[in-house]
Amino acid sequence: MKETCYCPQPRDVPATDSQSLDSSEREGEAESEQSSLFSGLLLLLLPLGGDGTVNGTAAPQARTSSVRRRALSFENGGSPDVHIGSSLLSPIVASWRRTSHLPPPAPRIFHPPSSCMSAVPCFKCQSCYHHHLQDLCRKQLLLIGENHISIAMLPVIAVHGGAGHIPKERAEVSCAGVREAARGGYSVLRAGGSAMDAVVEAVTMLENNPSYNAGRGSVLNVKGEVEMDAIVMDGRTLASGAVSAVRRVANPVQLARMVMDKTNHLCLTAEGASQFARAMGIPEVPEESLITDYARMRWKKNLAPDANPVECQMGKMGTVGAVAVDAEGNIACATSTGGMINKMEGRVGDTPCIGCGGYADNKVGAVSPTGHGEAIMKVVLSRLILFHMEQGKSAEEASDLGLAYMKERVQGLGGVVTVDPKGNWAARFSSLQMAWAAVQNEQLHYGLYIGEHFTESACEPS
Ligand SMILES: NC(=O)C[C@H](N)C(=O)O
Repeated sequence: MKETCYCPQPRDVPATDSQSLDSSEREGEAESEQSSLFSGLLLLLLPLGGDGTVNGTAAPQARTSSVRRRALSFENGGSPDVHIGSSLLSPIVASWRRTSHLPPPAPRIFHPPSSCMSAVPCFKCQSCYHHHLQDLCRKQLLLIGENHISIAMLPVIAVHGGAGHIPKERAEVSCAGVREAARGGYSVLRAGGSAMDAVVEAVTMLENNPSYNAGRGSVLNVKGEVEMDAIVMDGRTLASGAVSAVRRVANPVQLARMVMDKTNHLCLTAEGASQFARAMGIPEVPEESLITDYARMRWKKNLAPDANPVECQMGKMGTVGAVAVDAEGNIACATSTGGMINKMEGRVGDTPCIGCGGYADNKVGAVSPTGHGEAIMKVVLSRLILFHMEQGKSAEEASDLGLAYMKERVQGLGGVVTVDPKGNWAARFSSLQMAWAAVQNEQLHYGLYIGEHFTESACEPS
């Protein structure tokens, strides 16, 4: 599949950049050149966190891919014109040009849609000189005169493809799918889409991918049928929508969103959910189209009298989910699953239950979990993690605390992706593996095993 790329061409010297501008931008640049008083070149030594970490997780420097020099500009000479060139190990060089006493114009994205850099107004104080710049995952606040420049953490998306033990032969596809979905969701965010649009896009991509236990690829119930659960939640309004034990829809996450958008209810189940899908014009798909040979093989295997479906599931789970914060600071989550292998007909797991299979609140953050649904429900895992964040824990600490509690209290294993309103994110799991990926500041992060964290440019299709 062709991936959208927002990479700019490398831009080393701002003054020579005019060839890459469109005509209106060239005019603006020319005016700006005429009226400008170049007030100095400021060298900023910006350490990448004293401990060399990114998001609190050890960054695999060796695997970090090429870093581009990037530039960002504003619409006329009265606004700051900031150029950043950086690498993970080298200092940031920023040239700062202020050319008039006029109030600053609204910042805009420079070079859309080809720029990897963007600027958004300060979301605390829309009228001040603060501008949030996107670059590699740096959180430092740069102070330049009375102008504050902070490195934006938004937008961000993190996705998972299920916690468990992924067999070697499936590891590569599992990782590729979450990377692609994270990029897909991030493209929505980069184009100005909402966090809700982004998580639904990412989860839809994973539902359409037969490598996961959601949509096509769902595990089968004891009768060999597909019954799926999904949830979405909007952190701005706390609106939520879910479907449980729904059959013959390709994308339960989209149906869950319709429950949120078009009904006064939070969850529709089984035949009622199917009727609602029909009323909404969602085409019914043949059940066979959702069933893979792999799912059928595992179903048959677990019909054996000595089989242990829960243990088997712990071996190869593949529920999918996503959390995101958009450029406006709105947060959303989405989760979708086929449930547990050989579950009883009508079994409803954690996924469609608010607070268990997901929760999003602009004031705290969002979580999308995966794991043994009954265990997740017993500890209300998503809300438990957000509770820890309300108590001052970071996304990562809170995720670890929630997962550790679930393991200790009810012997449940699982994993989560978590974000906070500032864009700090975590992908944590107590199972052996969890395929996860996140995109922030044009960097794609991903991993599968505990402690694994690779980084590459989000603009480079893998
Ligand atoms: N794979 C999973 O994460 C299973 C899902 N949590 C459920 O119990 O329905």
